Amino acid sequence: MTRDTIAVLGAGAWGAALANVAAQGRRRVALWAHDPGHAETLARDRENRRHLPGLPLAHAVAPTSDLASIADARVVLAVVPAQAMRDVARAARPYLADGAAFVICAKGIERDRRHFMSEVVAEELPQARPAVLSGPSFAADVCKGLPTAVTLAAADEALAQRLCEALSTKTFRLYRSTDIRGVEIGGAAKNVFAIAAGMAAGRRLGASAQAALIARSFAELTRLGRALGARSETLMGLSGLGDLVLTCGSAQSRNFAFGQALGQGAAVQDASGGKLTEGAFTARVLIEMARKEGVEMPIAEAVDAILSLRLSVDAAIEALLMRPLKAEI
Ligand SMILES: NC(=O)c1ccc[n+]([C@@H]2O[C@H](COP(=O)([O-])OP(=O)(O)OC[C@H]3O[C@@H](n4cnc5c(N)ncnc54)[C@H](O)[C@@H]3O)[C@@H](O)[C@H]2O)c1
Ligand SMILES: O=P(O)(O)OC[C@H](O)CO
Repeated sequence: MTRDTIAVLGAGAWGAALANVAAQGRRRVALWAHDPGHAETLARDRENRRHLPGLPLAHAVAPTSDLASIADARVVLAVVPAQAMRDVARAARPYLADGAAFVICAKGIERDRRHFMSEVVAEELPQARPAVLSGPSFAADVCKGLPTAVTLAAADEALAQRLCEALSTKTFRLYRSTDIRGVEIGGAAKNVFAIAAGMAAGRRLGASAQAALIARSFAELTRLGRALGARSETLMGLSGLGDLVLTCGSAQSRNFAFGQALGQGAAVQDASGGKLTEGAFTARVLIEMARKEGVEMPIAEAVDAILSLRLSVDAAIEALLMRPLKAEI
């Protein structure tokens, strides 16, 4: 499978970066954009100037807005925003080959139906073999060829191994897993916690508070993950702890930067600066899932309360600090 044809759905920062990865050693990688104008601009500029300025598309990457371009792909990388995954998967259904691997690269949970991305894909693409790719990885770092390691999970370990071989390069290293649910929970939840970490940075709470916030966020992730059947080693691995540490520790993260702007006083509707902040879509559904499982997630609850305008940043910090003292679990 290592030289199988690969297509990429979604031509934003991460789609362009993964298309460049897939282009190594391949003659053609279709990069599908839902907006024909965006596909034309990419084809003309050979660069995603909005999302990845200064980082050219590899020669083999072929931008297109024609979904039929995925028909010959044995591996399709789905790199659209989580809330768009159902529509894109449904539109891809007539074109996706039977048995093709459909690798979910979005990090989020469907808000309306409370479905994980793998559930969305199972419903919309019955002919696909779903997989999930997630872990600490900024698109710009990957495009620059900086060393990066992520997890790729598929229910069938042989498929996971073959996908790892197909997608790994010298600087982009994939570790296989069969814990799809564990990998997708980590990717979705870390975006919510990164908003909280950004707020703490924006309020200048100090490095000690940042570390405490990451550790307590990990405790919340672990509690929810276990309740939903995730494995401990997944939660402690690249797609769990690894991505949490990256995203909660860098203003390069859009979710962190969004939280930082909120912490500095920006209004919720202005704080993202027009950038995709998946955590803002995931916060509510994450806590709804947690409540259903009887799992306490005070940091995620605080993020949701702030985004829903029920609590100010300072009131949320105060409430978290005033929680009753308890055992460290
Ligand atoms: N950027 C990163 O470093 C990175 C890394 C790992 C994972 N991810 C994940 O990848 C996913 C995509 O993020 P991104 O960074 O590429 O975002 P982005 O904002 O750079 O690009 C998103 C792309 O999706 C397109 N899009 C928007 N609505 C759409 C729809 N309804 N149908 C089809 N396409 C649509 C946009 O036009 C845009 O090209 C997110 O879930 C994100 O969490 C991003
Ligand atoms: O910019 P963010 O916050 O969407 O994070 C990007 C990646 O998910 C980091 O692993």
